[in-house]
This record gives sequence, C-alpha cells and structure tokens, in this order.
Amino acid sequence: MLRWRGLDSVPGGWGRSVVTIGVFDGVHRGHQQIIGHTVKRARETGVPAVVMTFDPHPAEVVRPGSHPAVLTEPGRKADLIAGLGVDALCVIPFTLDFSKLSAEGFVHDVLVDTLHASLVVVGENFRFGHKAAGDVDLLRRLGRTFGFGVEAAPLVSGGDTVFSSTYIRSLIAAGDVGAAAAALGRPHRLEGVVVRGDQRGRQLGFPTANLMSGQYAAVPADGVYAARVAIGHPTPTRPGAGFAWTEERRERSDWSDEGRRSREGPGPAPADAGASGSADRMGAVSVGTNPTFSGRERRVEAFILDFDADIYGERIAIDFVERLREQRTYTSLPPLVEQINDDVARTRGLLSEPGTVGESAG
Ligand SMILES: Cc1cc2nc3c(=O)[nH]c(=O)nc-3n(C[C@H](O)[C@H](O)[C@H](O)COP(=O)(O)O)c2cc1C
Ligand SMILES: Nc1ncnc2c1ncn2[C@@H]1O[C@H](COP(=O)(O)OP(=O)(O)O)[C@@H](O)[C@H]1O
Repeated sequence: MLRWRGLDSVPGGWGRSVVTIGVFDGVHRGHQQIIGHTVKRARETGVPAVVMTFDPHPAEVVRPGSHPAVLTEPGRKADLIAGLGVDALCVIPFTLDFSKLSAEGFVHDVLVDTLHASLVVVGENFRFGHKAAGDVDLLRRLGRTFGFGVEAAPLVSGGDTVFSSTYIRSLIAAGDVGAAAAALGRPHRLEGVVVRGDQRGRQLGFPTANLMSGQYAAVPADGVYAARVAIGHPTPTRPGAGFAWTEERRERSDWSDEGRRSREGPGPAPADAGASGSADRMGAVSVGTNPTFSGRERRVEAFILDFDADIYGERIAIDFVERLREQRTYTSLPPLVEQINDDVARTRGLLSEPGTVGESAG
C-alpha cells in the first residue's frame, strides 16, 4: 500500500481512482464494509482503491481539548487498512485552514483535482466540508457536475446498535471489551513501550510489564482483563504521534486483481507482512491505580503468562479479550496474591480453549 501524507504527496500523474473518506478510527466492522466495498469496486473497474483519512482527529482542531479517545494509533490504522487490500492511503494533516474548506472546495480540490475520483464510496451518514455542511445529496450533485459516481453504503449494526467509533469508545470506557471486540471484529488493542513501575510485581510473584500508550489511547475502565500480548510488536509508532511512511514504487498501469497478482505474486506485499503484529502470548492485565498500595497514577500492567525476560523499553501490544473483574483494595498481600493467581488461571482457561474469543486477534 502506498502511504501519502498531505495532498502534495500524491504523484502528479495519478490516474483515476475509487476513493473513500473517513476518520476510520478503530477500522471497525462498519468501516471494514465501506473500505471492502471500495476495494471491490476498484478491482471491478481496474483502478486503484484510495482511502483518505485525517490526522489529528478533526474534533481536536475544531474544538481544541476535545480529542476523542483513540481506538487505533495511526500506524495500526494504516496497517489494518492495508490488510483490506487498499492500494493507497492518503492522510490529510487536519488543520484549521483545512477545516475551513467549503464542501464544494473540498470536492473540487481533493476528490477531483488531486485524486481524480471516478467513484466515491461513503457511509450514508457522511458529512464533509466547513461546519459539516455537505452530505450525501450534495456529494451526488457535485458528482454529476464533476463526473464521478457516488455510492452510499448502509451502516452496519449488531442487533439494534449501529457500529460507530463513539459507541465502541463508550464500551471500552465501561470496560465491556467483549462487546467492543464484537463491533471491531477483533479485540481492542493498546500498544506502546514497557516502562518501569514500583518494582513490586516480581516480589509478589507476578512481574508486570507497565505500558506507556499514546496520549489519547482508549484505555479500558479500571479492572482486570484476560488479554493476548504481542512482544516486540513491529509497528514503529511514537507515542501519540505519526508513523513511518514507506514509499513504494509500483507500476500503475493495471490495478485489477490480475494486475496485482502479477505484480505481487501470491500473498500480501512485503511492506504489509506482519502488519497485524500477532498477539501470541496470554496476559492477565490490571488497569487502575493499584489501590492496595494507595497508588495515584493510573496504570496498565500485564503479567505475561509462561514468560520470563527483561522487556523494559520494548514495544508491546495488549489485545483486551474479556473483562474478569473490578479493581479491589486488600488490607494485606496474601489475599491479593491469591486473587491474582485466580485471575491468571481464568485467563489461561479463557484463552487456551480451541476456537476461543479473540483467537484470531490481529
Ligand atoms: C492480574 C492482576 C490483578 C491485579 N489486581 C489488583 C487489585 O485488585 N488491586 C490492587 O490494588 N492491585 C492489583 N494488581 C496490581 C498490583 O498491585 C501491581 O501489579 C503491583 O503493585 C505491582 O506494581 P509494579 O508493576 O509497579 O511493581 C493486579 C495485578 C495483576 C497482574
Ligand atoms: N512474566 C512477565 N510478565 C511481565 N513482565 C515480566 C515478566 N517476566 C519478567 N518481566 C520483566 O519484569 C518487569 C516487571 O517487573 P516488576 O517487578 O513488576 O517491575 P515494574 O514495577 O518496573 O513493572 C517487566 O517490565 C519485564 O521487563
């Protein structure tokens, strides 16, 4: 997948493309359907599939201080989008200036002049342009003027609830990581670097890797969770920041499935390989302030089962599969240790059964 940052990075001679636009935080099941449809239509017409997204979250620019909790860090989001078969990801640095672009200006400058859209795929509730004045009807009218088609995909729901990033953030904030996983299509992941804690864990018999995640990462409610853990996770994300941009060169003459196969051979392109960072270990994870020790700082710490190594400074990813319980305050250590033993046994039971929840965590 080609990765562009800013409209200026789009190659001058870029031909026609099928484009979808969105923040796509979480790349949840609704996003997957829209992006999947974009890729399908691109293959049918033999042109590349382009995803346009924004960084930082537009809400932060329009209302400073209102950054929503982040479900997927930028590098992870790009990897997940690449995994859906997208040919190019264009990240627009969302600035106050950009936010002032009118709906018509956005369509003309971005979709027509830069990406040469032949077709634009969006969710039926899509809004765009200054003050979100543009909607699907306006997009269709502008499409007739400028010569691109518009397809609005119905929103994906589970039961009565439409899947949305906001809904998933609220599930995670409430600790319901099981329901979040159902809406995401995989467990919610926190990723970052292992930092030092109070050096108390190993004395209790349970050393815990303390995670420093991104500034706005969506941390589940205080409690204890069964999780899958990836150590040495490859995504080179700086906490709260952007990611490494790889420029790949490809022949652009044929973007059909056949063209891709002859370019790439079977399987994913090398740059996308391992993108999902396989979480192959089990972890019993504590989120909270360690009330037994009157801690103040809210921490995410993972006891990794069947593991013994120094991993300070390494990147890890934690995939939250199931909530086990709330945080408790103990008046002495033996009952805390007994409880952690029980948490570990439950984690093992939940995650080692064949075909268990979150097994294909990716
Ligand atoms: C599975 C698990 C469950 C935990 N549950 C609690 C708890 O209920 N109450 C509490 O005060 N601390 C709990 N802890 C956190 C320990 O207090 C913490 O890991 C310990 O203080 C080590 O901290 P350190 O990494 O800073 O050395 C739990 C830790 C783990 C791994
Ligand atoms: N099974 C394990 N799970 C998590 N961390 C482990 C494990 N085995 C060894 N470690 C190492 O021990 C460190 C945690 O030990 P701990 O006493 O809890 O110290 P700290 O308070 O600095 O987190 C981890 O950061 C990691 O480097």
